[in-house]
Amino acid sequence: MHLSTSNINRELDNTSGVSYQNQHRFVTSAVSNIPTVSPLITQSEPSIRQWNFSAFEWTVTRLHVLRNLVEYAPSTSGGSSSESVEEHEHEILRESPIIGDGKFKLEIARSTPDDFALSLHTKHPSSSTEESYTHTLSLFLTSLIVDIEYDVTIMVAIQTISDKGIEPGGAHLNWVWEHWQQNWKFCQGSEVWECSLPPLSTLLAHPRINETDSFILCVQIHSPVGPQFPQHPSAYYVPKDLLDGLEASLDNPHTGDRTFNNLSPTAAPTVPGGTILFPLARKRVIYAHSDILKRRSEYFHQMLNSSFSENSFNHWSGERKIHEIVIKEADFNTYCYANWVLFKDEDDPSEAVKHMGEGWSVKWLYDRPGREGREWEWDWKVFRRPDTDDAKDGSDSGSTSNSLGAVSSSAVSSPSLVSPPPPPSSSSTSISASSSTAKGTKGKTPTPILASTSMPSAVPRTNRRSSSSSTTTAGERSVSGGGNVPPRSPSTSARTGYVYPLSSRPIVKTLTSTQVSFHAQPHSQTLPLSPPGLIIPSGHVLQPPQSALAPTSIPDPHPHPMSEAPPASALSVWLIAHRIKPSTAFPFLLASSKWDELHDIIEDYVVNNWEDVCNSEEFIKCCEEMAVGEWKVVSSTQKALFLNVSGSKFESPARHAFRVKDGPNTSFSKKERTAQEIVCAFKEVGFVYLKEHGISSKIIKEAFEKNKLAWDGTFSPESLELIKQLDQTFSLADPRSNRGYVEPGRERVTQVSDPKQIAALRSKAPDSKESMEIGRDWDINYKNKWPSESDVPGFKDFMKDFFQTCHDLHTTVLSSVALGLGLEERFFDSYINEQYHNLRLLSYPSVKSSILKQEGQARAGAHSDYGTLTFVFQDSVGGLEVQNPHTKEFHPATPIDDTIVVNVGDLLARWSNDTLRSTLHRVVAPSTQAHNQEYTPKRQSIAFFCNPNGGANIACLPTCNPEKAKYPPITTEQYIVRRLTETYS
Ligand SMILES: O=C(O)CCC(=O)C(=O)O
Ligand SMILES: [Fe+2]
Repeated sequence: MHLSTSNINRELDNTSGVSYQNQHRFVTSAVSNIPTVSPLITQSEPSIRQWNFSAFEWTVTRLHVLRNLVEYAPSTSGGSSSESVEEHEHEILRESPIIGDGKFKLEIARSTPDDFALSLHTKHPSSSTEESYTHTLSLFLTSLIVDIEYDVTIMVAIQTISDKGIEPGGAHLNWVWEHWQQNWKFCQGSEVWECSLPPLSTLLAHPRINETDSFILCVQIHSPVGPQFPQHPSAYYVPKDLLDGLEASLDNPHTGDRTFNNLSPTAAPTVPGGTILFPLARKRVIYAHSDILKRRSEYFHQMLNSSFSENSFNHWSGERKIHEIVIKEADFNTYCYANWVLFKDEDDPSEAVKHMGEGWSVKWLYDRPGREGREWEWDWKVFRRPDTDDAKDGSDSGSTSNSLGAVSSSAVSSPSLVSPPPPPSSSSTSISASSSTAKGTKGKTPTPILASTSMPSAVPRTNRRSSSSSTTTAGERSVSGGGNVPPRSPSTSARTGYVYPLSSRPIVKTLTSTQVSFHAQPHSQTLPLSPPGLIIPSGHVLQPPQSALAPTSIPDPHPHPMSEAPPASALSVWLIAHRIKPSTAFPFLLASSKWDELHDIIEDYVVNNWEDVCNSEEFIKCCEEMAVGEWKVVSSTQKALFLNVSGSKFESPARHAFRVKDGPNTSFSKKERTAQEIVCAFKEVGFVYLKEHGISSKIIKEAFEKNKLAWDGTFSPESLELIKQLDQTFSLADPRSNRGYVEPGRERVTQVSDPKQIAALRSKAPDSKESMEIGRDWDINYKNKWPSESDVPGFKDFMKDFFQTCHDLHTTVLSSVALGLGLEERFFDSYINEQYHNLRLLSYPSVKSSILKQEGQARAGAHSDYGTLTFVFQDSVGGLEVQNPHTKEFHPATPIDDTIVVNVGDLLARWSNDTLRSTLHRVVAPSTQAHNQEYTPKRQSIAFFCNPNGGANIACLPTCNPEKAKYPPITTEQYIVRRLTETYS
């Protein structure tokens, strides 16, 4: 054995003292080499350093077996650094413990050793060639917290097991090898640290290791603490106090240099009983900072650097200038300035969006000629529609505040809802002084918000996302990037067909601070930026409202900074939605999942612009965030999208959870569209989630309850016997029966067709599941065997009904497929009316996770199904995975409430000349399962395998290039019997 201390290479570093630069060494000494004190330390430097320290010991046994596996197993891919061995043959290669308070994952794998390890390499006595030694083990330490940079020193050592067994504390007396890594920084892009271990043959030359056939692997992670070793925050980590500081600058009259004069909307108030009356808004001033605005928004960047900038105006020397920006629509500042979009549960989007596109405007909160007094301009108002007479001519037709609304005066005057606020108190003058002038503001106390008590209180949910943090307090991520959405040409809504006014263009005027509150501004300074020709539904060209530019006559009575912003209404989200572009569409889609109507519109946009959306950076970011569970509220569509795009290498992913039961009034175009989408998904992925499929959740729930009865001991032994008897019949005699009970280990789904290979697979890694197979109950040749009625009342009737229900759905989905393939809608009907299907109740018993992790083991091995379509109803456990045909990677088909997973089977693929894809899938331990979870929980699923009629001739479909048919015609029965025989024989 080569033992040495001579190759310790100490490199002196002036700042941190001794460091061992990635050197391996063998030591026999008892000296600890933790470099706590530098020999170059000076008087001025602190003499004490602190380290956090976590240590981990891993006893590796069966070393000879491991050595043989690692060093003598053949190379599989000449020279790659990490090559697979039969991992299941040694536990150390399978396990990956989490250490250091969950911060690190430790793994050991076979690798090609680096030069140093090779130089330590000694020949195995029984080996004659060098090649047999070219592999060793490497240890991999992966940081699980890469969003924080983490400086560490790592030590890996190998220790013998002493006579007394494992000594407490990892005493280094018995270390036979150690390796130090100084100053390693775990961060994004550098998450894994690797270290080659000495060749196992070399270690086995150590008498004690050889004798005990084991050693202890010691891993220590040292992280410095204290000022000498700051844990540098990464770009992704912003200290909370910094964020708080930034937040405090929002609407701060002492520092802001811009005011936004905008609408502050509220949710439409409701009367008891929930009827929504009308939406309200009031004028608000919000102080902002041009520096932030410019950086947050390309639009403001251009605007504030342009000729409208402050430099073009005179101002009182020495006085801070405050420039006013009038925003015509609600909540713009909220998202633009701070990147906050707030949602609240009770928001009713359908109400909030009712008036969208109808010109809601801040102009209605401004100058109203003839109004007595001006104080009311700060009060809550009812929005009005611009197409009322009053709106058109701009005259004032009412005498109370409700004249601004389009709602009936009786509703508006409901005193409990909109009692006119008291006029501003004299203290508002002091407010205006404090909010408008930078000088002399100290000691002024803001006045409480006027009229706030008359408002229904909207309790905000606090799921606000700060501009630099990606999570929200409620765990939901709200829309990001909104502030970077520059105004753009209005787009036509596919749904409504009209053009929305460009909502984000502010009207700008610039005034001095004193002018903000007290003095009229010359209108000549106003710069309407709305582009010409914007059409509102009534057909009016939207002009910048002159009234919106009117000066403020009564000082702003609201306190600043304003209190916590109320949740954004659905209106503001709606507004955002109409500014969507490919780069922002996906987060909007995620954020809007609670509001069906809004969500549908964004979804349309995403689907129609899919290529651009999925190539955007924000989309990739969202996928990553979804993968780590940052988006808590995720709709089925998003999950489907995620399923289909995660890995993002599907050529062009399927995009929808589809509605197939659109009802009798469904227009042809909608049906067509669904058909196109389904066929598109079947071509690309072969799998879709089906929602709104028409099978009620009650029925599905009951199916699962009944399924459970078959496996939880409810069936009497007699009933089970009946079912098993049948199984024997068909197993031995006739696979066409395909009915009965299939015990664990009986089936081995696979793509392999050689019976010998299947048998070998079955004995080595059988599917760990059991199932009960049910066919059409009226078949004259093959009989379902049911449990006795007294044993499980209603079981048989329910399953028969369920069978019929699934058959009906098959007909519906195939009619959609027919349309999508350019066939007559009812093309398949006569091929599928005999219900030659198979209903499979599946149970996957709880199993030791380590078994499922073994090579080739699965709850159901990778396979494709045989028929036309399969409907898979899953419980919530998960584990179904779908293979990306291009990358061969498997992606989880995560259970989604109220959806059915539908996949194309081989016969439909064959029928369509492989236009539709029959994709490999499998059932394994759920991807969400914790690493160290000892048992994988039991799982239930129900699969309905749809087939064409037994005698149907499956020959290339007329629209699928029959002149280039890849397969000869075959009947369903011939094909399925062949496959079943392979699977069970
Ligand atoms: O249990 C599942 O989720 C799928 C089962 C399956 O693919 C099959 O039985 O063919
Ligand atoms: Fe399957």
